[in-house]
Amino acid sequence: MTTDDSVQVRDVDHYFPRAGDEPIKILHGNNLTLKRGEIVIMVGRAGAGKTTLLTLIGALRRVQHGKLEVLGRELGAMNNRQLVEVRRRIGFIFQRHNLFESLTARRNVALGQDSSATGLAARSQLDEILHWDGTIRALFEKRLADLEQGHGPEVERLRGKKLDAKRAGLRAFVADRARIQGLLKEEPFKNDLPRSLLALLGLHERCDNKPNALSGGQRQRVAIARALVNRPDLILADEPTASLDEENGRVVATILKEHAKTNGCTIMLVTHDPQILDIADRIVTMEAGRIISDIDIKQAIEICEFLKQCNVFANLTPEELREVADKMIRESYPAGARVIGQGERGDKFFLIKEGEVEVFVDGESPAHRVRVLGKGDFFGEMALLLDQPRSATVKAVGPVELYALGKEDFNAATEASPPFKEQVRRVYQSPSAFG
Ligand SMILES: Nc1ncnc2c1ncn2[C@@H]1O[C@H](COP(=O)(O)OP(=O)(O)OP(=O)(O)O)[C@@H](O)[C@H]1O
Repeated sequence: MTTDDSVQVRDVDHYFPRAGDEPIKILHGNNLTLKRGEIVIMVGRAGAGKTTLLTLIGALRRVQHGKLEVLGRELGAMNNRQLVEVRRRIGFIFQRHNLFESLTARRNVALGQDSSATGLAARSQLDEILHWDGTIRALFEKRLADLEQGHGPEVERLRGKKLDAKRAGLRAFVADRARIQGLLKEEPFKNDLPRSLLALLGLHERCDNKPNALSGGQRQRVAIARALVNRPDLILADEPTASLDEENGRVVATILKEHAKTNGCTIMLVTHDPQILDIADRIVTMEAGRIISDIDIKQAIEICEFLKQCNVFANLTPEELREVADKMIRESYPAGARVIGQGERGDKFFLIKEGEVEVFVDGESPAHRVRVLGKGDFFGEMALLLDQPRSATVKAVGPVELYALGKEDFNAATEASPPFKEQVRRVYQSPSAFG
């Protein structure tokens, strides 16, 4: 675990007891690292094990097998008091909100407040809240301007009456946010962190209500305010936008993203809400108790951009491109290293992320160098496609970062898209193809 890591899950299994039977294994050898400030979204079918993994990371369950380090502490070796200390640094937003029914919304939020927080820290957090509010307003004003001017993705999605209703709804929402901004700037709100957080989440009129007088979505927002009030280092959220309408879902997504950015807070959330996916740095998929994919979004977008420029991939739909990108794995080579050797069996296709490689045919002296490839270029497809030995040797000029796609995944992509295969064959005829 480096100082940049907030969470490290190593070979974690988990069992649940069964009456009169052997315990049942729910999690199987999971590995995951969350870096500081990262937003990781976990998706997967019901019963895949997402909540179990989340509660293990949150020190709400005992680690049975494997190793779990959270915020620099190894959970397996801790006593209950130490586990409580770790939990204090975590903000939890869980589906069963765990609010105290006898306390008002404001008091529920205040409970999450660290009593050692100084007035100065609280004031700087109030400034942060004003900053988040500015970000939220800018986002909604832009959406409204797009709708009024008749462009943007929402206009394409909605037609006629639906579009008119959306415009009217959004106008009212933006006007309400202006009111919230006014409240946030008032003195009473300035000195009261829980109240300000609730106002930011659109609950300014609900601060003094007890949970039983709140809707599911309002209770959810109280739980979110409570998770944020102590400026946690890690937030664990299970369906944080599940009972919220689209607008409030976006407010919550924006606040979480801003919190990660301003405080370096790591956020791991389980969601089925597609509109929240765009705040993720990574998307982790679980299936039957196992993490089956872990995708770095920035990297996937970069790979798609590269793939689009390769002739051989030009025919794939964005969805097919994304599927290919998701399967590519990063590899690093030092200066002078041989990436592939002429005559060897081909097992991978490569895209160059950073650096340059030299291509040699029938020898490795300068006289045999036929080409230098750089960022965004690709090689290695011919041997895979034709099931023949490598036709060239490729060596790193300086340190090189590559994205590699295994033979099976490459073949699956070519099988799935006949025109793509055709193109590969055509490119194969051209002198620019190597490997
Ligand atoms: N306390 C428990 N005792 C026994 N089995 C449990 C317990 N909690 C969860 N399970 C089982 O473990 C499996 C994983 O459950 P988990 O809640 O982690 O899944 P999930 O991916 O979060 O699902 P969902 O999306 O429905 O919340 C399920 O088969 C569930 O029935």
